[in-house]
Amino acid sequence: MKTYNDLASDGGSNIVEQVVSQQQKLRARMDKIKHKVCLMSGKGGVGKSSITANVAACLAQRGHKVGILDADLNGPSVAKLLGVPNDAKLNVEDEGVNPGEGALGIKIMSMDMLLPSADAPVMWTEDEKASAVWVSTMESTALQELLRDTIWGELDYLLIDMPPGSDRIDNIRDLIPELAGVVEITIPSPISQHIVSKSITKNSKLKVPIIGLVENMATYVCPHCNEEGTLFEGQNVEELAKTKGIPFLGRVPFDSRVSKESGKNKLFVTEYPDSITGQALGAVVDGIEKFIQSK
Ligand SMILES: Nc1ncnc2c1ncn2[C@@H]1O[C@H](COP(=O)(O)OP(=O)(O)OP(=O)(O)O)[C@@H](O)[C@H]1O
Repeated sequence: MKTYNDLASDGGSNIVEQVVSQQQKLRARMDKIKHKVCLMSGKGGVGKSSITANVAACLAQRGHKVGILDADLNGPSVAKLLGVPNDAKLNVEDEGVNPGEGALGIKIMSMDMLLPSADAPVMWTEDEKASAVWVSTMESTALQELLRDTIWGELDYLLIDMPPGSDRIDNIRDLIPELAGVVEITIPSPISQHIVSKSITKNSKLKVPIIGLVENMATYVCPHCNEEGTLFEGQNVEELAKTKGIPFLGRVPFDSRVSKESGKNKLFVTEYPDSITGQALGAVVDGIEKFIQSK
């Protein structure tokens, strides 16, 4: 197959130079970031963004420089979770766009910060006849631009909060071939495990390293007496990790304060690090760091 470089002439649009220059820019940006980690799940609503925000805060508290790319382009929430308002003034320079700064100095780039108002949806086009293929191409391009044009600077970790589903990982793998790995998240319910199992299989087929599986909302913890009870009936998630031959990163209980504590200066893990759920989140971060150090 021919590449752009093989084309004898491109009609004077300098497309070859443009593509090469954009690839070099992305590489230069990514080379300054030591570890890139995706947090994903085939299933929606299992706590990807909440876990991403709290893992980021925990890493930052351990002295790491951390950034988050909100790759959930159509349902962005991580900026809000870390206290970056949707009207945060993004400083644009020749070199690119400065990311927002959230709790604990975590750098954030999210579609939410590019929308005209807090309740504005992401609309890729006003053309109601636009094909799904075209919209998907727009999304891929936007993802590339958010990665490439954000002035991330030197980071220890870039966490990528993925959208529900398993399709965007193909994009990320092309853009960041040096990806350290993915953290898969499920809740105990059989339907969630069924879908996440497919996501794990896909990543294995694509040879995307899997850091491990997190069981979120594993139990319910009473904030008053710390008693743990069942929240979702389902099979043992640790068993799923074993069957798939991937590490199990732990069980994170449901704690109603997780949704309450988010904002510019506080997150659940910073406020309640010693709670059962806080310690479980810390253990997930231990697992991620152990995986990274073993590479
Ligand atoms: N361990 C937990 N304890 C209590 N609440 C939680 C926990 N994890 C997530 N939640 C809550 O569950 C809801 C869904 O979480 P979140 O938005 O993080 O999921 P998501 O997987 O990112 O969703 P989406 O698929 O829409 O991107 C939120 O209200 C969040 O506060």
